[in-house]
Amino acid sequence: MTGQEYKDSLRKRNIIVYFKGKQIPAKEIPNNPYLRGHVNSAALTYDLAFDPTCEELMTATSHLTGKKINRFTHIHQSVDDLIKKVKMLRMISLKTGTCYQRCVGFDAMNATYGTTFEMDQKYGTHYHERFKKFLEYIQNTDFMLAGAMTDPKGDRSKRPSQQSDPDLFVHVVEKNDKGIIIRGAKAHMTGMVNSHEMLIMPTMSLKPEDKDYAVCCALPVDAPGVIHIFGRQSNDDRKLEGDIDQGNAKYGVVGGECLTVLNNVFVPWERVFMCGETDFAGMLVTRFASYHRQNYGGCKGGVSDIVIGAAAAIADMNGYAKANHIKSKINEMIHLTETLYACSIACSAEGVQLPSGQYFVNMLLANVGKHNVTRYIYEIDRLAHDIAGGFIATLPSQADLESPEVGKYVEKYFKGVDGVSTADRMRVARLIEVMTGGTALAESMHGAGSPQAQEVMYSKLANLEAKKKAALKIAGVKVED
Ligand SMILES: Cc1cc2nc3c(=O)[nH]c(=O)nc-3n(C[C@H](O)[C@H](O)[C@H](O)COP(=O)(O)OP(=O)(O)OC[C@H]3O[C@@H](n4cnc5c(N)ncnc54)[C@H](O)[C@@H]3O)c2cc1C
Repeated sequence: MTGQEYKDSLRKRNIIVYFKGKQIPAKEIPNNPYLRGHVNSAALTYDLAFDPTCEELMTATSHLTGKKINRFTHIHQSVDDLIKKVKMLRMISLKTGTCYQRCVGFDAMNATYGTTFEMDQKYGTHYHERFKKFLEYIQNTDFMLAGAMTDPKGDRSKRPSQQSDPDLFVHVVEKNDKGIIIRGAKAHMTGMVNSHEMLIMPTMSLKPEDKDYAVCCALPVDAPGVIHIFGRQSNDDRKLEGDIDQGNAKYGVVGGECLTVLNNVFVPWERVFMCGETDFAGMLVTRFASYHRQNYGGCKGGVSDIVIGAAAAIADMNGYAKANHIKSKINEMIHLTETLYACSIACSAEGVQLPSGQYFVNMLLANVGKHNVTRYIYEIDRLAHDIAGGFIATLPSQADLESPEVGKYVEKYFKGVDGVSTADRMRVARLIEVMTGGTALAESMHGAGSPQAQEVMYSKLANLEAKKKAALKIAGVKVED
């Protein structure tokens, strides 16, 4: 699909979306002021696939059909595919300055592909063949798929089956000869309201008593019983006002997340890819998380490029770009950004082949990379705040700039160096404000899992015993090989 075809296809859905207590009709979603930035951003992943200069990164050849497909629907067939994914993400972020949402479904498909293969090997089930059919459908339609892992989770000290409300994790409430019925909700769903399908996965490793919660399945975002409640963002009502005030008026901030409620939703068996196999829930979660953590040095690398560019531009506009401390701070931002990118490239270059034949990232490096994101983005953004000055927090509105009464004062007193308009200086300040503010920062912390989730993984994978042995040997302490 082209971006326009994608937008048109969104209007045809019967999706139920609520925002601020009111329903947004499906046909209005691509133009709704609160949603259109996220839709524009996702639409670019479609348009760029037709751009000859981006084609190599944006497209791939389907291993199922041999057809040319959008890379966001591809199963990685080589280390080169893994590296191209990261490069593609950085390239798109450099054009949008924000999330374009399609990586979540991409990672969910790659995780489900390999896990269903290994599940079938152990249990003689037919999940993998079913999943391949679903994948072919996604590749042929070029539909956007939301990756739905995170459950609301209620009391975090309790397992799914121990919760006082059983719906706090998505679970199977009924099975019949046609399929299953599921109930619960998925939280923080990136791009869900502008997707066509969702792929549901369990949120954590499960024990046998959590059998009903071991469910992986695909369903349309407008299946009967599905309701989406779109989330608020910092300063979102500015979307009803001038484009300067929005900072990134075309593409918005972060991915546009929602709570997706699944109220006794029927899923036919051909779309069920796990049902009760608790011992494979952990594999699915780990694979998805690692593929997803691989992304962050790519997408956040590109987003940080824009923050660096904006900080450097504001320093020019304010007349202190040549100061040594400013240059040094910009260099520090570059250093941190490339460190994030390096981890994503490294975990891809160290990728391995799975029994299914697909390629998978180096989990240790992917988790270390995402852990860096939970810290370095805050540091990059802190430096951007330092460089930009206090006016990113105190600037009047575009309406004041354009006011017949006070516009002349805003124009005069918010001016920087000669030759730069106040309006342009305000635009860059607002871009820095939105890209480094509340919603954007929290995404770097929690998207793809909070820091502890990564620490648990890399502490297990780092092989501390081997390091101890190596150190003892060098120190001359006798140790067994
Ligand atoms: C912008 C954004 C987009 C997202 N997009 C998606 C998406 O598209 N798909 C998707 O599936 N998910 C998505 N997520 C969800 C994301 O993966 C979760 O936010 C993340 O896993 C953290 O879960 P939580 O938000 O429920 O926080 P919590 O789990 O409540 O974590 C908060 C803190 O509590 C700690 N904690 C939690 N449980 C325990 C425990 N049992 N014991 C000790 N400490 C604990 C955590 O380590 C953390 O420090 C998105 C999140 C954000 C912010």
